[in-house]
Formats: sequence, C-alpha cells, structure tokens
Amino acid sequence: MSIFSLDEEICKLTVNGSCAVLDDEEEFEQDFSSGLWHKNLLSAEPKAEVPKQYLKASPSSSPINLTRRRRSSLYDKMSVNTPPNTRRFALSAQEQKDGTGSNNSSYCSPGVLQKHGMRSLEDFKPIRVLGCGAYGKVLLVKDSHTHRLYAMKQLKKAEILILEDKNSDTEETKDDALEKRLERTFAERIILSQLEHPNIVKLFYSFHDHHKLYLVLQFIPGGELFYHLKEQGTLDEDTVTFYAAEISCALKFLHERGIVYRDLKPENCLLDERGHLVLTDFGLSKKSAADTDVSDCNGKNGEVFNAHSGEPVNKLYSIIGTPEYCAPEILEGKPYTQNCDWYSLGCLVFDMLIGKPPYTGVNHKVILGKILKDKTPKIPSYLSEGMKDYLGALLKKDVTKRWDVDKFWNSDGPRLKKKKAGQAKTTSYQTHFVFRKINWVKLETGELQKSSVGPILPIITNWELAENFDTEFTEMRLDSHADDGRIDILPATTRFEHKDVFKGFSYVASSSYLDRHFL
Ligand SMILES: Nc1ncnc2c1ncn2[C@@H]1O[C@H](COP(=O)(O)OP(=O)(O)OP(=O)(O)O)[C@@H](O)[C@H]1O
Repeated sequence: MSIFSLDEEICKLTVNGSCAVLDDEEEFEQDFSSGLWHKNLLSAEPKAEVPKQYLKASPSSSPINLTRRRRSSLYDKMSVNTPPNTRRFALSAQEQKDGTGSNNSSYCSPGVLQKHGMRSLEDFKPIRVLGCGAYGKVLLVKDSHTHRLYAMKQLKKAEILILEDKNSDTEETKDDALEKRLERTFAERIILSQLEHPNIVKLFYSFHDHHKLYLVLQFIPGGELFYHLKEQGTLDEDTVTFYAAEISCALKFLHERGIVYRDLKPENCLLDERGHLVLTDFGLSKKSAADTDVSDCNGKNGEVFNAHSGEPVNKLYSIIGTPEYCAPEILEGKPYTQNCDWYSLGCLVFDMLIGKPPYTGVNHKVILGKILKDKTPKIPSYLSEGMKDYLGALLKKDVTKRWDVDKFWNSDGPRLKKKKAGQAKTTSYQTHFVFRKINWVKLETGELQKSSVGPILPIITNWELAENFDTEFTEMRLDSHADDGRIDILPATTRFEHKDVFKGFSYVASSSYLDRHFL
C-alpha cells in the first residue's frame, strides 16, 4: 500500500495518545459465502480537476540508478496532492455494515475471537520478515494450532491515522486525506475477503489490536517477480506472455466485479510454489463500477450516473499508483476507468522484456514529465512483430486509442473497412498472436494453475526459509512481534480521536475456503 504515497506524503510525526479497547462480538465479519462475490464495496470518487501544480516532485527526490533494478516503493514518495475540491465520501449502509464506517470504539479480545474460529496475534509465531511497506511489515508466520504458514501483513494504525504536517492544507483537506487512507485500508480487507481466484492472493483472517491491523494471507513462497527479474535481468517472450496471460485473467476477473487494481508492478506479482503468478497488495484497489447502487441510471455512451449526485460513477479520480507503471490519465488527474490497469500491464510487460519500464528518470518529476509529455514509448525493434503490436496497443497514452481489453476479451469488434491510423485495436485479446501458446480455457478455469508449472520454478527447499525473498528483509532481526521502533502510538489530534474507525476490520474466512486451500 505504499502508494498512498502519491496522494499524501506520510509525515513521521511524534505522536501520543491511544485508542480505547472494548470487547465486542459484533465487531468482526465471518465469511460463510465460500468466497463468492456478493457485496457492494466502495462508492466512486468525485470529479476533481487537477492543476499541474499538484504534480510536483518531492524536493528530496534522490537519483535513481537506472543500471540496477530498484524497488519502486523505495523511491522517494511523490508529492501529488489530493485535489482540493475532493468531496468527502458518504459511506453507504452496506459499507457501514462491512465495517468501513463505525462510531463505536472496540476491537475483539482473543477470547471472543477464538470462540468464532478467529485468530489473534498470540496464535501466530513469527518466523521471518518477507517485505516492508509504507505502513508496516509483512511477516512469515506459523499458526500455533494448525502449524499452517501464512503471510501476515501488519499495518500500523498510527501510520494510517497520522495527519500531514502541511501548513497549506486546510482541516478539510487533511480530513479528506485521512478518510481516504482509512477507506483504502478497509478496501484491501473487504475486497480480498470477497474474492477467490488462483492468481489473486487469498485472505484467511484479519484482526486488530491497540496498535496494528493484521491481514493473514496465503503465503506465496516463490517470491516477487521483482526478485526474479533482478536475478535474470530480462525474460524471454514466451515467459513474459505466460505471466501476461495470468495477470490478464486476474485483472479481467477483478474488472468484471467492478474492481480496479491500480498498483500493478513487479513487487506486487508473486510466484507460487508451482511458478504461477499471484497478485498481492490490494491497498490501492477500488470498486469502480456502477453495479452497486440500484438508483444508478444509464446515460449516453453507456456511462452510468448516480441518480442522486448526477456524477458518473464508473470513473475514478484519485491520483495514485507507482509512477513508472501508472497510466497517463491518472497522473493528469483526468477521470479514469479500469482501462488504466491494461496500460500498467503494458508497462510491466515492457519491463520484463527490456529490463526497465517505458519511462524512467532520476526522480518522479522527470518520470511524470516523460509520461505526460513524451510520445508513445519506443518499442525496441528486436522484439517480435507480434509483441510490438501487443505492446503498442496497450501502451497508447490516449485512452480512447488504447485496446479496450475488457470489451474485446474474447471477441472481435465489428470489421472496419478502412482502419484509421492510431485507432484503438478492436480484435480479440485472447486470440492475439502473442498468446498462441496459452490455453485460455484451462487458465480461466484454474486447471492450468493446478496441473502444470510456470516458466520459472522457484527453488524451495524449506518453506520456512523464504529462500526466494530478498535477504534485505529475511535477514532482518526478528525477536517477536515486537515493533521496529517506528511510530506506533496513535495520534491524539485527529478528528477520529474518539471513534474506533477500525471497527469491523476483523474477519474469518469460511472453513470451506480454508479447507480448499490447505487440502
Ligand atoms: N501473501 C504473501 N506471500 C508472500 N510474500 C508476501 C505476501 N504479501 C506480501 N508479501 C511480501 O511483502 C511485500 C510487501 O507487501 P505489500 O506490497 O502487500 O505491502 P505494502 O505495505 O502495501 O507495500 P508497499 O508499500 O511496498 O506497496 C511484498 O512485495 C512481498 O514481497
């Protein structure tokens, strides 16, 4: 979830105070739905014009060494402000039920949690660090009852609640920023608890205590695609196409459910034990489609408008993402749709083949400048004609000229007598020449992921060693769940001070969901 970073620089303030603690059986949600998608999530974001001054580079931006692959999340945070006229969201009744808006201060005690098959921190033995993000760490942990291994993502409440220390910001803007961070924190938990797909990480439990939120996820032992790219430099076209197909299946699945992923990058693509790609980190994902409100009504061109506000609800406006992989329309502050994910896939495919994303630079300002001003990226001539065609269709800066993959997923558009130059591709995505070796039926049913191995088979001698993760993380000292010395006390000065804004975060997956994974 590092990419709150593009909306807000997280100021490391010294803070004090803490939240109240109550036992509350009402607090958590238990999933009896076997992972089926059935709920409304978040409302669409309001329209906001973003003047260029909001796209400014952090003064402390440090040069990026282009010869060595670096984590995008380690780049200086980009100071792209939330537009000032961003309206506050009204949480729907469903969201309040899901836990995104609550006034009661509480989290569940271990006793209450256990009664419902839930887990608390005491149930997990930390084994090693797998990764670090903007709001905390991801640890490999072992369930003391079942001895199952999980990846536990820990998010510090203080890091989420903390206010930005910008004199120029109005209270309103600060509150909006805080509310957005909260909304995104819940989005990851809500979205993941409602999905089941072989190429998307599974969420089994979530809970919280005084200081942190915990997401207990499926442990994906093959490491980040980032790690394998660092080892290998670039990948061949067949390998890249395989990963592109798996990512495409996951994105299509999300888009069909009205979710925009918004954070596609090599760090968020993990390989499972069979070498299949699994998307993780849904901290920036957002429900965008209009299927959430019965009062929505259709306008011209298929655009959907909210009956109350009159605003289009299938468009998003927040400026977020990792700049190198971020679609131009997002960076320009224009309204955007799920199509932005296909542009990011183009950047990722480009990166896997060439060794770097299409636009790089010494700091975010330079990268942004290139993405916004430069022409379509130069695709190297040594790539196959098919790959050049595929990349060219995804990397179109103008969204109206970009391949609408969701629309042309498995069918061609009407045949045009004369194709105008630069026109968007209207042929079927799945039958593109680059995917000639992909068995889409097996991939879409999940059979391929179960029955065969991917092009890179991670070496795993012992799952507990996390051998495919960077030693930068796995060698970090780990005595206990004790903290790493960063801010972990809740700020006393937020307007959320007396509310437990995290109520409803706790969750347990259905036993059938757990069994399906661990059998
Ligand atoms: N389910 C998982 N299995 C194995 N490793 C994981 C898992 N989830 C996350 N990780 C590791 O932890 C890292 C950070 O996780 P994640 O991106 O979800 O955290 P984040 O706080 O959102 O990070 P960032 O701020 O960089 O986006 C990942 O890049 C990956 O290396």
